Amino acid sequence: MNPARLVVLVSGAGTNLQALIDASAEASYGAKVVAVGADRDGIEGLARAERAGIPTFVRRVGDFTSREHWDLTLTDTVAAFEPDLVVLAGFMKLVGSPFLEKFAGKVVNTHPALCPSFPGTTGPADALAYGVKVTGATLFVVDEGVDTGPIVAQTVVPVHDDDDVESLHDRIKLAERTMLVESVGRIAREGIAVKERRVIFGR
Ligand SMILES: Nc1nc2c(c(=O)[nH]1)N[C@@H](CN(C=O)c1ccc(C(=O)N[C@@H](CCC(=O)O)C(=O)O)cc1)CN2
Ligand SMILES: NCC(=O)N[C@@H]1O[C@H](COP(=O)([O-])[O-])[C@@H](O)[C@H]1O
Repeated sequence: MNPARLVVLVSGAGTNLQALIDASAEASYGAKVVAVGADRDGIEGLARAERAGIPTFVRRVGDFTSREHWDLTLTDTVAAFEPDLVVLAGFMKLVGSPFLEKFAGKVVNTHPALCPSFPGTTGPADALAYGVKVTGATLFVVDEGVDTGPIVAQTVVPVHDDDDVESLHDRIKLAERTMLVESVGRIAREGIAVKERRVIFGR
């Protein structure tokens, strides 16, 4: 069976992307990264893709006359790579209705907190400020809300007394990478179904 085609969208360092690229070197993983897109230039995530020989593209909101036009263009650009799954891996833009309609049920996002707690762009900082003793990462099927989609997988890490945002996010990212690679591989090999809010592996 052909490997599932992954398009990965990034905005930053791309360590999660790198984990997916590394995993897909094994044919048994069942998925390969066919393109990497970003909402900004000059990021390490794009450089990682280029070093791996993976096609890249950048679509910056500021270059478009409206957010909807950006969303439509992003949708068309991703669609041209015929993805089986779109992975938002540190992608710091909300995707809109055209994108979600085109790739219905085929877009997942990894978030550095235990959803439904601490949605948005500052999950580790918000968890630290709240004083929780455990936090983690969540992989979910993206919907129209912000970090509200049906949950595929979660991983838990402790919060240490001497943590700052960076040390906590670093610990989350280690666990997050493992969760992401395992879960994306399973989605590629087994598929997923969403029943009400519950995500079940298998077609
Ligand atoms: N429709 C959805 N799109 C995305 C989701 C989602 O749940 N539904 N998850 C995000 C990732 N995310 C955090 O998990 C997130 C990213 C960005 C924003 C946001 O408000 N972004 C601003 C711009 C901020 C910037 O450019 O730095 C924006 O989109 O205008 C909130 C949450 C991936 N997309
Ligand atoms: N709201 C989205 C968000 O906070 N995403 C987070 O950004 C980091 C990206 O790291 P990476 O670029 O090294 O993969 C990851 O921890 C991801 O969960």
